[in-house]
Amino acid sequence: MRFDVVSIFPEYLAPLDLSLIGKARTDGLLELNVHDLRTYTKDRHRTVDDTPYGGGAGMVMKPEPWAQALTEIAETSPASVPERKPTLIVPSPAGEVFTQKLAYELSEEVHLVFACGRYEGIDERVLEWAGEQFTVRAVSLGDYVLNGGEVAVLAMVEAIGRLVPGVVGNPESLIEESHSDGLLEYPVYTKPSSWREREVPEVLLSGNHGKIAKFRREHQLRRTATRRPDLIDALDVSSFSKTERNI
Ligand SMILES: COc1ccc2nc(C(=O)O)sc2c1
Repeated sequence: MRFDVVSIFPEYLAPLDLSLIGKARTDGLLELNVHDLRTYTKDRHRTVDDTPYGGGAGMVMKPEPWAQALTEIAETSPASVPERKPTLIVPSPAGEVFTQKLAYELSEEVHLVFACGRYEGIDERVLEWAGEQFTVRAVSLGDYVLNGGEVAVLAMVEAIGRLVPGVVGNPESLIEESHSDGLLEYPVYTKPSSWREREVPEVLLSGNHGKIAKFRREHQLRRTATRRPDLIDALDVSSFSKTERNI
């Protein structure tokens, strides 16, 4: 999978050189190109923003540098073929909320392009114009506001990239993590079995895989019901045992 990110702060994306995503890039499983939006300006001051029509606080990102940057990326896209377009993701507080389900959906794409807004956002006409060359999606990390799109892109590239086959060493670790089955993950423990007078739950030392699986499932349900009752409402409980329904 290829990622392209356009930002006025390209150095913000440096953490994607590290760890799993960095290794996947070295191994050729992922490609990541970071572009400085100011490269696509034409004036001496490399201007990327201006005052908002209609008044109001702050500045708005000018449309033309974005059009220049996105056109160059689309022209080299492996997804720019008949019947297919690359996906342009615009992080925005006004976007659909990013979820593990969306991460899985996007991990199937060949080419994802991220446009990192700053100031009060990007001129809306860019998103309309980009629809000719891209499938455009405004996406938010959640119900809070950042100062720009870069932090959201770091989170999304990691969440999506790790789902690409081969990036995570043991694909089984993707199966039992939070949100993979609609539930939060169970609590985990390691040595020592006794730590500051706190013991690891005895069942986890029993070697009884059936009982261990039951313990873990019950704790997933209990944790989800306590911390994210909204996820419980979205579950298909018809597959739950009588005991599980009463947790
Ligand atoms: C101007 O660009 C922004 C500003 C805030 C913001 N907040 C996001 C979020 O996902 O919370 S994405 C994003 C982009």
